[in-house]
Parts: sequence; structure tokens; C-alpha cells
Amino acid sequence: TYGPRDRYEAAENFLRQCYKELGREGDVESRLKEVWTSIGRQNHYVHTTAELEHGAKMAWRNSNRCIGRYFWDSLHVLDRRGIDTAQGVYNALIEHIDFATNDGNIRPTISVFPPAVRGNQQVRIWNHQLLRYAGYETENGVIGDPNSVALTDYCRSRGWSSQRTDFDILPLVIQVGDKTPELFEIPDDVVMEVPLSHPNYQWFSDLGLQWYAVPIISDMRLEIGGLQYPAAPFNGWYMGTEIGSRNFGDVDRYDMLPTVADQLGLDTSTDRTLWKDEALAVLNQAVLHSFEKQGVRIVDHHNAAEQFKRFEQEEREAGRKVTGERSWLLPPNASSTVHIFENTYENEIRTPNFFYREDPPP
Ligand code: HEM
Ligand SMILES: N/C(=N/c1cccc(CO[C@@H]2CCNC2)c1)c1cccs1
Repeated sequence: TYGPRDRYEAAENFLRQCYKELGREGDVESRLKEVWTSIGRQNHYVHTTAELEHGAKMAWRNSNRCIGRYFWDSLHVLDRRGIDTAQGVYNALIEHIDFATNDGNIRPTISVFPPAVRGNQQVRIWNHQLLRYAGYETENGVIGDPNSVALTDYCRSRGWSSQRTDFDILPLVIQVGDKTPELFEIPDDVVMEVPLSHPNYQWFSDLGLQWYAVPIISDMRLEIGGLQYPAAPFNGWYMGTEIGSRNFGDVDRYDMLPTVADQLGLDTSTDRTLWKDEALAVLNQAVLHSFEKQGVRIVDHHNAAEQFKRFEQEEREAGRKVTGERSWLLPPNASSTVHIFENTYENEIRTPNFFYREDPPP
């Protein structure tokens, strides 16, 4: 926790950099006096709209694990600091999903709910992502997404019922203060999903695979200038490998490689035939083809790496060191085919930034 002096220091560091980047250095001294007084009185201060918006963009720019940072300055910031009821948060989250989806022309967006203030009730969203599929443990294995089994069990313990398919969208679980979390279904008409097909293999669509269009991370904490925002869901668009290689390729997720390899007629008796590598490529081709066919924005890992290279150049031109976590920046397959493979990056953690929240889900 922060005492007044180091909270002021965090605020001062942020405000000086923020106002400099916004070309408003003339305003910063008077702003710092206000903030000093506020922290002296209440050990807290309130961000202006401009500070919140630029702070959120800086947090994205400082996200060392993110390959998508080239677009950091185009983030849409929805200021939801006036909302502190579960129903109000639900309404704002539906607006976020709709605004961000934008009929497939996805808009990178963040909704910022009230900051953590001692003595105030905190808003907390228990979902990892606003849109995610449920997971059901059965004696014959898992139906749906194994990563969602814990939250699905919790929702079922709260009376949530579902069709128990591989693709049931979970309800939103919203907690205010220490009250019992409230569950809210997401209306079908705001959830855009993409059925997967392959340009060359007609059998691929018979696998019945689909994925939601917009990834919206809702379990990270946004820190700006010493203030914590425990509920600040943010979305971009997908990089194809996230769905093709990880969500469908991982053994402890949808584990589709053996099925795809069998349909391709590959020899899966030994890894040496590289059947996994071949099946991964086909899965990734299907994801990119299907999203593009439906007009939903997505980036392939080669193009994403090219954009990241431009981000590196722009940051150097801005006089800022590029920080990154190489193992996360590298795509999970074909990574030696992107420039990141030849580079190393300093993993210095700067703020503003996004952090994992400490508290465990229910
Ligand atoms: C615009 C398109 C974007 C793309 C293609 C993209 C791509 C990615 C990818 C592939 C990862 C690694 C995820 C994983 O391996 O599970 C990642 C991580 C991350 N991205 Fe981005 N991103 C985008 C936008 C954003 C935005 C808008 C934000 C926040 C405002 C953001 C913040 C982050 C953070 C904080 C992480 C690390 C998450 C963790 O530590 O678990 N990204 N991004
Ligand atoms: N494309 C994306 N991918 C991710 C970005 C951040 C996190 C994640 C999921 O992270 C999980 C935890 C570790 N891997 C899976 C995915 C985005 C989501 C929200 C904005 S961009």
C-alpha cells in the first residue's frame, strides 16, 4: 500500500510525463499543487478525463507482453468512474461489447470503472474475459473450455443453467464491495461469433468449431499515477495464433490437433512426421480465412510482427526505450519467421501498466 509521500511521488512522475507528452507542460505545476493538496487531505486524487485517457494509452504502450502496441494511441477510453452498482456495470459492459465489436470492424476500447479508494466499495469483474465459453468436467473428459471449469462450477452453484455445449457463453459475474457477486446473461444479439471453415478442406466446417470475435480481458488491474483501477476491461482484436494454436491447439484447451491430423490423413504414430505442426498450420489458416470471410478484424502473426517492428521504430524516434517480454512477444508457432526471433528486449516494468489482480476468483 502507498503512504501519502510515495503516492504523491507516483502521481508526480505520471503527471509530468503525461503533460509533457500532451504538450501541456505549462499546466503541470498548478496541477501538481492541486494533487499534493488532495493527497494531503484524502490520500487520494481524481484523474481528469485527459489524464485518464492518456494514462490508459500509456499503460497499453508499456505492456511488455503485447505484440499489438503499434496502435496504442488509438485506444478508445470509456470513462465509467461514476458507475458503482452491479446493474450499472452490466449495462456499461454490454455497451462496451457492442461499441468494440462495431459489426466486425473492431475498435480497441477500455472501460474504466471507479478506482480503489480506501473505505469505498470496489467493483470487481470475476470473468477472465467478458466473452468466454463455459467448461464442464464429465467422466468422459471436459465439454467446452477447460480453462473455464472453475468459473462455470461457480456459476452453476449460483443457479446458472445452460445447454452444456462446447460453446456456451458464460454469464458476467460482477461483485460490488463484499456483496454477493451478481450474475448477468449476455444477450445473444451483442455476441458476434465466427464459424470456422477452411478454404481447401470442405470437411473442416463439419468439425463444428466457432470462436467469438472480440477478446475483452476483464481480470487485470490498471495502475495510473499511483491509483489502482481494479475493473478496467480492455479489448483489441485477435492475432490468429491465439485461437488457432492455443485455444484450439493446446492439449489442455480444445485439443483439436489429433482430430485435424486424422482428417488430413497424417501419420500421428510419431511426432517426427511433424503432424502437429501441419495440423497447427491448417487450424491457423482456417481461423484467418473464417474471420476475413465474415469481415471480422484479425491479424496474422507475420503482419502483427511487422506492425510491432514499426512500433519499435516509432518508440525510438520518440526517444523512448522499447521494453518487452520476448517469450510472450514471440508467436507460438513459426516464431523463427518473425524479426522478434532475432531480437532481445529489456523487460523493465514501467507504469502506467496492467497487472494481474491478486485476489482469487470465488
Ligand atoms: C489491437 C490489437 C491487439 C492485438 C493483436 C494484441 C495482441 C496480444 C497478444 C497476442 C498477446 C499475448 C496473449 C497471450 O499470449 O495469451 C497480448 C498480450 C497483452 N496485451 Fe495486447 N493486443 C492488442 C491490443 C491490446 C490492447 C488494446 C491492450 C490494452 C489496452 C492490450 C494489452 C495487453 C496486455 C496487458 C497483455 C499481457 C496480458 C497478460 O500478461 O496476461 N493489448 N496482446
Ligand atoms: N488479442 C488479445 N489477446 C490477449 C491479450 C491479453 C491477454 C490475453 C489472454 O491471456 C491469457 C493469460 C495468459 N495467456 C492467456 C489475450 C487481446 C485481448 C484484449 C486486448 S487485446
